[in-house]
Amino acid sequence: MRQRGRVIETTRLTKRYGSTSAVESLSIQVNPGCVTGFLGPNGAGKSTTMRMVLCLAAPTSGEALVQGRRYDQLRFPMHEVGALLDANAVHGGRTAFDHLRCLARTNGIGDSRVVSVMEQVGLAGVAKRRIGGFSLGMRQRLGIAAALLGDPGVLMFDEPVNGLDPDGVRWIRGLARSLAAEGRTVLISSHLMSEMEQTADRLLIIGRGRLISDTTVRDLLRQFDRGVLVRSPRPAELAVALTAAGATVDRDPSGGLSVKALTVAEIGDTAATHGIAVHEVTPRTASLEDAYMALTADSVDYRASDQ
Ligand SMILES: Nc1ncnc2c1ncn2[C@@H]1O[C@H](COP(=O)(O)OP(=O)(O)OP(=O)(O)O)[C@@H](O)[C@H]1O
Repeated sequence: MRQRGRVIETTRLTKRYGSTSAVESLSIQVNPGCVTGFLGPNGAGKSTTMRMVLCLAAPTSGEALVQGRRYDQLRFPMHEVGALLDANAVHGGRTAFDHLRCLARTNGIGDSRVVSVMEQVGLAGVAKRRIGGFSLGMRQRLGIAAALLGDPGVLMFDEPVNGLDPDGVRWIRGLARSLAAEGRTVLISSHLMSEMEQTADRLLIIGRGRLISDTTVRDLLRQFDRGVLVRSPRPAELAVALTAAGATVDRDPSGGLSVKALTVAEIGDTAATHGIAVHEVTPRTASLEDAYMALTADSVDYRASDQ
């Protein structure tokens, strides 16, 4: 484990652009050794938060620290924090290799490291090609290579899967998880839960610049678990039996019983033991996507009219 404790920490971080509140009193902590997903609808404030962590935007109030210091106070920033913000913010006329070599030289990093990160991100074969001809997916890989150059303990990727094909998405997932397994701090933003559910261990969900939920994938599923729907001609007796077996039982609005804390098999066995007929047993585990949509429903600025 490289570091311990709160590696990225924001305290009542606020950024206003005129009357727009991009980030509002946001207090978050991002810890090492796991992938933290930074989730929120378009315009939620994810990029602005990351930009403030990197001192690319000044907070209106509050603060953002990396390992207890502001980014612009770090002695060797590239060796401490690697970030991919905007994959298109590169000089199109340069080759991939030259682009990375320029960055590396400003930080005293040798060419062999450039070669090694190009291999790591799968761009070794196009090292001598001009970036201007790169697809968005290739630019994302190049941006990640730049972030990895200094072998930093903290990595922040803003929407890294944009433009990547399924193979690329899987690659990012594996990379993020292996970086976290090495004890690094990995923060990845996305507006899609589907991208995060197999990548992130922890989820920071924001909407309209505010923290909506600081949770884990497992806790979010538990929070939105609607239980198993059970129908029986003798619901009251079944409810008593299931409760005695350890379940939490509620009346479901659809008329059946909503049963939590027992598996489908345990529910069936309990009913059989008590000789109570059961007409339906339907597990209704919420998807993470459903949970995310429910949490952010009030924070979505842009939504098609048919939704
Ligand atoms: N430089 C700026 N000037 C004015 N408004 C800005 C500026 N940067 C961001 N905003 C506004 O701040 C809000 C948050 O934007 P931000 O880009 O941080 O959101 P985001 O969560 O990263 O969104 P997305 O998923 O679409 O990238 C938006 O309403 C955006 O229009």
